Amino acid sequence: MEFSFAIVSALLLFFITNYAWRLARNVSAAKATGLPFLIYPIDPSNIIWLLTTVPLRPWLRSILPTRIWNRLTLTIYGWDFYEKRHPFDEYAAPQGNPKSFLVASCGPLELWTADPIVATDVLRRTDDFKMPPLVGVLLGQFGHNVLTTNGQRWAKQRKVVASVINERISRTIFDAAICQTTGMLDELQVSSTETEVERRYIETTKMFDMIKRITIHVLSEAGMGAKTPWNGKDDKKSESGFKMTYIEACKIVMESVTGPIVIPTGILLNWPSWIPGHTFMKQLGIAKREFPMHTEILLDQERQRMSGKDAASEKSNIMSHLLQASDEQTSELTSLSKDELNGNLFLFTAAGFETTANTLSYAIVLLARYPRWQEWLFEEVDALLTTDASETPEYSAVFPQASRLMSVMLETLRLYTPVVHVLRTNDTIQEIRTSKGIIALPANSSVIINHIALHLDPEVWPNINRGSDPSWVNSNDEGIPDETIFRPSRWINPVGSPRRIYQPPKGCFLPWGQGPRICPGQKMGQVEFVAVMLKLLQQHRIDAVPLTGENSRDVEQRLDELLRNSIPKMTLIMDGIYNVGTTGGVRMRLTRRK
Ligand code: HEM
Repeated sequence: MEFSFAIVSALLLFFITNYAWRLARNVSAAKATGLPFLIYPIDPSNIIWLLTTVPLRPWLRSILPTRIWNRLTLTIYGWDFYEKRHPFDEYAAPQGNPKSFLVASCGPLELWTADPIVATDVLRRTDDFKMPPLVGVLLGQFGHNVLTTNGQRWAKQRKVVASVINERISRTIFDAAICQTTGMLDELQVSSTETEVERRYIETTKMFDMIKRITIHVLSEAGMGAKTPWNGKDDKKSESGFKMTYIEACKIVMESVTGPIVIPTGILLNWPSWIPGHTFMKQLGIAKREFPMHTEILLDQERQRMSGKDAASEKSNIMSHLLQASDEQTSELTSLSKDELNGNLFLFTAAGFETTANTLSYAIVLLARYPRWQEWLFEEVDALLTTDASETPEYSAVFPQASRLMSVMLETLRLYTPVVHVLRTNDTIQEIRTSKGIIALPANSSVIINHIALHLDPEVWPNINRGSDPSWVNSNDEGIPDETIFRPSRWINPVGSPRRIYQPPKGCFLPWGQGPRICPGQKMGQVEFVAVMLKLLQQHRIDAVPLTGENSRDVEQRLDELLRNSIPKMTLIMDGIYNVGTTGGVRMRLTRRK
């Protein structure tokens, strides 16, 4: 008994001393940088801290005194979305640098920054500031890929990946997105009630789930050549030997990349029925087992096509280009291995799925909240397309002209960027350029580039392109800082400018990151966004349906709350808009406008 007590006491003493030593070391390192810093006697990167504090956030906020909560919140994952610029103004500015501060805790030293000069310097130096290992654990499940690697291995893959995304892929994305959105509208039309037909509107709670479905179908077609019609008949039957279709496996796997995907397949398949979540875990197990098998079949089909008589046919998907690009290289140093090929095929869908779906969903909610911007968009949509639904828009004629639709995407990404921050780590001590001079960051620190704070910088964003505003802008927003308002016209430069769309200063607008690792799917996401919105607005306006007893002001407040209560998971997501079967969803109305 005494012996066990001694062991427990010794272990406890060891942990406390170790934590105290790490804290003291970080505080001294933070002081040496000359940057503002905050001290925390805990380790915010500890997995137990992460898993317990995130769900407890609302409760902790409600019980803790504001002064304590305002400090503690900075240790809870996702604070950047809720706190916006507050910590920079409240803690960093009084210490002499309003753009960056350090968190000196018992974990790694963290540099939180909304300084465009730091962002640009760090994101440019891919060898000095690396992608952290956790990304590999979550997104490297089906093979190494461009997001999970660093150094030479990343450079090789990046070169291949960049070479396969071209204008032909953009056209495929555009056509697929138009086709899928048409399918969605047709389905809604067919399922509408008699009253709805009479009143020329359709109501649904499934709109955001349908947006997700569009995204996964488009990515599967553009990525893997797995063309899936909207009505999903092909979705339903799985090939012999499989329990799920490719799309079903894809959906489940993609929705699990935030965590459960790390659980080994064998454990998932044998998940005990008495533990909550049994059905989902089993499904995930099947999806995880079958997803690479489907990929293998699609790859074989593509290889056969490439060596067969229809090899020269105009088939444009990322898989065919990746195979081609790999085959053209003879050296291992330049071509992709089998593991890398599979890893990147998975990544293209994973990286493009929620990011694009969420951007579309936020834009729809914002347009329903601020309907006058729809009127502004209709002017452009009607100039680009007739209201004849059977007309098929042409990518090269429509996309370059769709500057207002693009400005809605950019403004949505400025306020509700799916990737709220990017994280890099440094193995060795590194000098960094900041707006207040050069600092030396100790080895094994984390640099977190805070997109939310950058996108609200009052030195950058207020009152840009006021001349492009429709006449009604500003009538309701007096006293609210312009940078916090949804005002898409800030992106439209005056007629006659060399660029139609406003180009923010370097390091200030980072929804797609920046530097050598900038998102290679940027154009794909833009093309898909424009195509889906164009088709949705071609004949319809979008509103949120009032709940019983709600007036229009109540609806606005409900939508504000929906936006405010977003949750930063792997991407930023509105709570309760997807999976309507379990959440109830948000009822939206599409009204024929002509
Ligand atoms: C609105 C849509 C999108 C947003 C907001 C977005 C955002 C981002 C961001 C912020 C990064 C940089 C991450 C970092 O530096 O740590 C990134 C990287 C990446 N994205 Fe996207 N993305 C979008 C769409 C797509 C699509 C459609 C694809 C599919 C082709 C894609 C594929 C990738 C890949 C492969 C990387 C890793 C690049 C590298 O590390 O070299 N993304 N994305």
